[in-house]
Amino acid sequence: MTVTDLLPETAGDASVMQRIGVLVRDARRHRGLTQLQLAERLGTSQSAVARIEQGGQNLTLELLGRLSAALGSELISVGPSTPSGPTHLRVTGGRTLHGSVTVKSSKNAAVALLCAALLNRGRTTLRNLARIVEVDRILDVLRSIGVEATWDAAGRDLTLVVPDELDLAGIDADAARRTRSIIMFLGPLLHRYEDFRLPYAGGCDLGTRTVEPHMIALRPFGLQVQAHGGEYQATVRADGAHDRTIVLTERGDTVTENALLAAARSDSTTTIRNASSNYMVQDLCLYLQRLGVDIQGLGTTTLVVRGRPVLDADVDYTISEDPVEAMSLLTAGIVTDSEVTVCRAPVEFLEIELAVLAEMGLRIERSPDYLADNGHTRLADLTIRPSALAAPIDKIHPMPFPGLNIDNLPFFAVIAAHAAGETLIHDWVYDNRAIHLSDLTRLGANVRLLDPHRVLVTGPTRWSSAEVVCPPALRPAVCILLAMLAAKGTSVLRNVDIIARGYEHLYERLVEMGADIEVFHD
Ligand SMILES: CC(=O)N[C@H]1[C@@H](OP(=O)(O)OP(=O)(O)OC[C@H]2O[C@@H](n3ccc(=O)[nH]c3=O)[C@H](O)[C@@H]2O)O[C@H](CO)[C@@H](O)[C@@H]1O
Ligand SMILES: C=C(OP(=O)(O)O)C(=O)O
Repeated sequence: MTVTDLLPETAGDASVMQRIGVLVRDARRHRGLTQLQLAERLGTSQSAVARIEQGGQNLTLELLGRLSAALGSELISVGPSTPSGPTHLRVTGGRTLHGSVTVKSSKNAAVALLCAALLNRGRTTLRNLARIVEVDRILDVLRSIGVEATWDAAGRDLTLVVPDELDLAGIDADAARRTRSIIMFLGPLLHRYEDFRLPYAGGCDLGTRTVEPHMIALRPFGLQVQAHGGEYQATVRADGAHDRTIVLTERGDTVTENALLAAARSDSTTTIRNASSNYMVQDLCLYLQRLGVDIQGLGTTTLVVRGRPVLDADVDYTISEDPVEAMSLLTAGIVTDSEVTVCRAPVEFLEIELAVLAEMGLRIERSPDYLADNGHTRLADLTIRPSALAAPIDKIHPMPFPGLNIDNLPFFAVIAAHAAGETLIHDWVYDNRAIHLSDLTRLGANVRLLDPHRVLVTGPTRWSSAEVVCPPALRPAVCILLAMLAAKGTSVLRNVDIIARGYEHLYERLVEMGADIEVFHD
């Protein structure tokens, strides 16, 4: 059957082929594939792909199916309307995974660097940027205020050019309210305007996350903020250049980043104490250094920043790999008892996680360390093998870097359910995140919520399939998906759109490793 059979009213219309060709080209670029790479996936030639994209190739339903699978996107739908509404997954679990998977660059550094680009009068090119919804939201906001943001032909590298005047009145408030990272506009903007307004920060439902630490960090730069009518109303009364010491009351990641962003254009020395030294902060420091900002203390909890009032440099920067994505992919292998290799894992930011897993009995082979493209972060390829896991003796809890990453903690609940014995998981950080982990009980896990911050997990689990509505939080949502990979039979995970906020093509990459995941819409 050809595509024209599917669209009888347009039978014989060459423009249908052309429209599908454009769809294919856009989906290919969105996936960051060249025509040759797509051709290899399809088992055809580059010239055939070129013909398809130009609308000059007769398309069979079989070829459309293969194109959709290779591009990870549904190109056409048979039926009255194209898919809309929430996305769901049908997961047939109990299959082992195999092969290797490469970790992508981090969401959290991406959002910090997108905000940091506002400081630069020159061109900023962020290479190999993760194609995730969180990036799109910040990009929508940046574009709405006049920033020029252009993807390269392969859709991997993003170039940003900031105009002399921003159109803050035109801000895309809807996109801004869906991300917490909008708060990191405060640091760069306080050097540009004496009075400005920003929509409230949003994000996942993880309980109370106030912005007070940001106010404490930015007040020494003369910033005052009133929250009113869904907006932050900011006023800046600079009191001249003088050295400052800022003591952060919380060692938070984005608050450290905001202080760095404010300090970067200050014509004086700023000392930030109790700074986070986490991965996204390090990526931000490395970018700012390339912009000409003098930062001492990278990787420590005291950062000394000698700023420059004008930052004007053409900078290319490649963000390092995401430790949380690496942990997610390791967890997929662990709970399915698979032998898989996770390539380019940022082991520098996974040392405690790997040590805990080794204590639990996981067999891990680690390549020699090598450097990420940012020239700084230590990476390694990690091969894990099916192992009999036992619960750790002590509780598992997060700590600021170099402790176990709070965003990696939820994955330990799935791993603990897979291990023999009782594991206490203590999330002292978030009010609401551990609560979502009790959804694992739907799949047969013994997860007892002792209080909003502590869960007691007793394994091993005989995972069973179920239908679950995705929790409204990114990491717990992925945890449920990973548990479904372990559960024999077919599970359904409903409303998974939140996962795209932080993961690029997660399902497709798991499918390439042997998972059986089908995306569907109502
Ligand atoms: C875009 C980005 O980079 N997001 C990360 C960043 O968010 P972000 O920096 O926004 O994190 P928050 O400032 O909201 O802190 C998260 C929670 O931890 C608490 N807290 C934090 C530090 C501290 O020393 N004491 C303390 O109690 C806060 O009160 C809050 O409840 O850091 C979080 C905590 O690592 C991560 O989960 C997020 O993925
Ligand atoms: C909590 C997270 O991120 P954000 O700060 O973007 O909500 C996360 O990445 O798990």
